[in-house]
Amino acid sequence: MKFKYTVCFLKQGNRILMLNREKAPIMGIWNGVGGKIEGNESPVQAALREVWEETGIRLNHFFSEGVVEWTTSNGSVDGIHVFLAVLDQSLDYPTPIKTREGILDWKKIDWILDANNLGIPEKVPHYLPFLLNDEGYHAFHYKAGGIIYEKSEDRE
Ligand SMILES: Nc1nc2c([nH]c(=O)n2[C@H]2C[C@H](O)[C@@H](COP(=O)(O)OP(=O)(O)OP(=O)(O)O)O2)c(=O)[nH]1
Repeated sequence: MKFKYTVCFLKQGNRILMLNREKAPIMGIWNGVGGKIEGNESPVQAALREVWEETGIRLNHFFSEGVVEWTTSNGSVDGIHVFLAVLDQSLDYPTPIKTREGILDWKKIDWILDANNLGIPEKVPHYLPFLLNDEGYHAFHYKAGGIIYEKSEDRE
């Protein structure tokens, strides 16, 4: 199934480039960069474009990707396309940077995944470890209570 939004995590060593969001949805929260898929774009094309627009970083592929689905309160299924890229250590990208979308800054992976961190989207600590550990495509279904199951489902 194809959903409307992408989220991209750019990793360099033990840190990830995160965006403290200026706008709704999830205003004020630290998330990966991303946005709406436009026109006929594939999720990957949209993700590469959003990374370029929001960070100025040109990527040509992702290390891992996936889809995170959940059932909404009215019973329909919604979801987002998620991506992880590994940046070369030689890339020098000083932060913080204030942009129209919010504040970009490097955050330690341990900080992002800390169980006491209220500043990141609730699903991130559940799916990000899979993207970090395993190359390729992943599919997740998020259930209330906070568990994401990895499904053995092929990309459409
Ligand atoms: N709509 C929505 N977006 C979500 C959820 N969880 C989550 O990480 N996101 C991410 C996906 C996108 O990276 C971002 C929302 O997109 P956005 O506000 O940056 O993009 P937009 O296309 O509406 O705005 P723009 O890029 O055209 O300025 O939040 C969610 O539950 N709903």
